[in-house]
Amino acid sequence: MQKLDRAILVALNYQGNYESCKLSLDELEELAKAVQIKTVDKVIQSNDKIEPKFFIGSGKVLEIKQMIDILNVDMVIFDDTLSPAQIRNLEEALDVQIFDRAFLILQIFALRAQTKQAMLEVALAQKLYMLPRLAGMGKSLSRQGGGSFNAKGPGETKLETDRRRLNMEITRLRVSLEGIKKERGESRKRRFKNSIPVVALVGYTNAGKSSLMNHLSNLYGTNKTEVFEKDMLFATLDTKSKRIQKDNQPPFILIDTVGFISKLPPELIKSFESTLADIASADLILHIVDGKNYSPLQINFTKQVIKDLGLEETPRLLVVTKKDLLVHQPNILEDYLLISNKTGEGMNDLYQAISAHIYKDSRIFKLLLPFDKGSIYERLKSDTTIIETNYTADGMFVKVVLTPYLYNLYKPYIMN
Ligand SMILES: Nc1nc2c(ncn2[C@@H]2O[C@H](COP(=O)(O)OP(=O)(O)OP(=O)(O)O)[C@@H](O)[C@H]2O)c(=O)[nH]1
Ligand SMILES: [Mg+2]
Repeated sequence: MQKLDRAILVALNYQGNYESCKLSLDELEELAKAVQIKTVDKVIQSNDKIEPKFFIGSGKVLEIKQMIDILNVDMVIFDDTLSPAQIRNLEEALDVQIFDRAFLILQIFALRAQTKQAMLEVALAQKLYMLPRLAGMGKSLSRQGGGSFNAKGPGETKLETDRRRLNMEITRLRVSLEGIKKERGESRKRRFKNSIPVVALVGYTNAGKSSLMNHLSNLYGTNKTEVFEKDMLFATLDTKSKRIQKDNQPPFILIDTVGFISKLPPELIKSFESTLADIASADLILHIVDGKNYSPLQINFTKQVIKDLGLEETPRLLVVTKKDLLVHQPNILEDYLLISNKTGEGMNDLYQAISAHIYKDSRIFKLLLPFDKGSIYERLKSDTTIIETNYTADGMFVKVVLTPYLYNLYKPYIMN
């Protein structure tokens, strides 16, 4: 069996919130596990300021140095983003590889990326992350697959060449991504024109977004192929969309998106902009929360990202998953729907709530369908609720409820 790298995790409590530091370190341990790193100890230093040289205090650095020798440690991982100079100073003082949370997240994304777009986005994020750190990161670069970078810490000329090469790669990646974005932009526009309502699943990683997508599409989807769901961080990296339609109800498009995690590296948010832009087309956001493992911190973080994307006006429903695993009602201080993607509990209420949003701007219309348009009548029957049908010499008079989308679809037959 391959020997796992052994790490000490370090957090600085500079905002006087020890509990949240502790939770964040637990999350960091999960991130480390995802890239085959074993956590052997965790250290929290409480200090009211960030020390410029080492990020933590120099006394703490000495303490960690001793731990490294005793515990046979390969690397130290910080829960916050370090400056290039801090990485260099820490490497020198501790003589092991130094990483930060952003670096781990980038590594996981690189492992998980499947589609061409996700791979390019992650590669771009990694290069953007490395660029300002070229001078700082010596041995720590080797784990990034930067094998061709000088592991002993580059000299000036080497540094210049590396920097130029990195810049060229960044440009190349941006150009390739532009091409893909153009294609995707087209299909988004097409969808907009049809204006089928869009419902987006948004939330912290591992909350159960993909599972919900699978559950709903199994019940009401036209395409029942399952999306990938798994108990791991960042199972989903690409937006996937599915058409969902229950009989006699208007259809909508459900989209599954990449999960969030606090302190998401800004390089990643930037690179995933086009993926996240899919959320912008949503008429309704389902904010998914893991009922088994949630914290106000996580819930607020997702809200903040939604706000940062400029989408705080988009209607939103809070949906708490994993009801089947819960003994107590979750203690969340706002309205939410509780569901289980395993047993289907609460799914009906959720569907009703989604419908209510989609039906929000509906009105009753009278349609006249000529007798030779029997197929349209059949389609109408499956798209919405028919209130009344009258047969006359001119054709069928049908009274129905139409959403704006259906209104557009059946416009030629509308009488009022
Ligand atoms: N028992 C139970 N497990 C669930 C439920 N919903 C999701 N899970 C499990 O939780 C894990 C994560 O689910 P996913 O659907 O992959 O989570 P996600 O939100 O898509 O995660 P990312 O793609 O990483 O953002 C999987 O192991 C699911 O089987 C639920 O309602 N009950
Ligand atoms: Mg997922």
